[in-house]
Amino acid sequence: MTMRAEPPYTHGQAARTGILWVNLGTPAAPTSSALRRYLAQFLGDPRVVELPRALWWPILHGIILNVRPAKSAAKYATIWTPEGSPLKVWTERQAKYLQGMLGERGHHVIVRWAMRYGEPSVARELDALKAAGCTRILILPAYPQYCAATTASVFDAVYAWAGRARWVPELRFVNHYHDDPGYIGALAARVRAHWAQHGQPQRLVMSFHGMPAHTLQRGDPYHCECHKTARLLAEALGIEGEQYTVTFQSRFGKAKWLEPYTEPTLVQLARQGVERVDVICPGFTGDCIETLEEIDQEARAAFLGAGGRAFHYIPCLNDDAAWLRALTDIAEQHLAGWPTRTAPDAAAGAASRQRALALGAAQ
Ligand SMILES: C=CC1=C(C)c2cc3[nH]c(cc4nc(cc5[nH]c(cc1n2)c(C)c5CCC(=O)O)C(CCC(=O)O)=C4C)c(C)c3C=C
Ligand SMILES: [Fe+2]
Ligand SMILES: [Fe+2]
Repeated sequence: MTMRAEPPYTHGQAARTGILWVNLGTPAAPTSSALRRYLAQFLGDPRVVELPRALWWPILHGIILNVRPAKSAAKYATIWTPEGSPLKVWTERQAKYLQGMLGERGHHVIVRWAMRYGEPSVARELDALKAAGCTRILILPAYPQYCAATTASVFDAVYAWAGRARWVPELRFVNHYHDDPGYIGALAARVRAHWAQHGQPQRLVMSFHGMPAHTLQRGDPYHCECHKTARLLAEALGIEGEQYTVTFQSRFGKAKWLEPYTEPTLVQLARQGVERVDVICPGFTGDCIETLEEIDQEARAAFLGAGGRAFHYIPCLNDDAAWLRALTDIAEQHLAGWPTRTAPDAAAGAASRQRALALGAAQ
């Protein structure tokens, strides 16, 4: 193994704590070439597509990366904002709020954000935290439900970075927060606020990102965690039975994925005479292509096309105040034991560094 030369922590430097808020990643632009780069990295991750490389590589590079980028780029173009991709906009904004709210609570921490695929990369942002003097880093994925394809893949990127580092900081990893009372409460408050304005639907559809069905049989807790989130949200809303349905969206390829699938379920509901549905995507902490395009555009059209009368999409948590408080609480719980309320003392650090250097010179 070759380790990079890197600026070491300096003796006596004030120890700092960092938080890395990590999301999936998004293309740099809504163009075929940007999509090809993004999808090649994303779909080339063995955590995401668990097929032997010899089998998957010819399909990915020979077919998918020739066909999908143009189609996907056209979809991204419909949701792109002047500030860029919504996923990037929300991820960055959430990190800024987290920094501010931890500061208000008296914590001296540095919060940065990264993307598992594309930029800013996990390695680049960990380098930046280290360069800022962070000797302790909390890895906080933007996924409430643990999944090997997402959460573990973020951890892989951190391990790969640490494997090349000489002086590795103390690391902590947040696994999941699918049943966190603050997260559930923020979701429930969002739904209740929508209902206060528009009345209650016949059915609340809670749509989570899908995964290949075999990952459940192989022990991935993702499916169970989605159902637990849904149950807790339903309890918080006081709904039960046929008042809500859990579905899985974004199926990729022909294999069986977690069921029931979101869009066919909505079509079936419309055909059964359900006139109004509300759809919420509790697994996504920020709106992105999967919610704004796939749900709010495609699924809406499918439901209305099948005879449904009203389709309400309830936006993701994004910069919701209750959610940002919950996220700050989650970070705070995981920082416990790290002395973040002690201001890094630059003067003491400099004095101690001088002493260490003087000692070194004397020997
Ligand atoms: C085999 C393919 C895929 C698996 C497995 C998968 C799991 C998975 N993904 C998310 C969250 C997001 N996925 C997003 C986009 C997206 N996902 C896939 C494929 C798989 N996802 C693709 C090809 C795409 C890109 C869009 C497209 O071409 O259709 C996003 C949004 C990104 C954005 O730029 O807005 C998120 C977020 C989870 C949580 C998950 C497993 C639990
Ligand atoms: Fe995905
Ligand atoms: Fe999708």
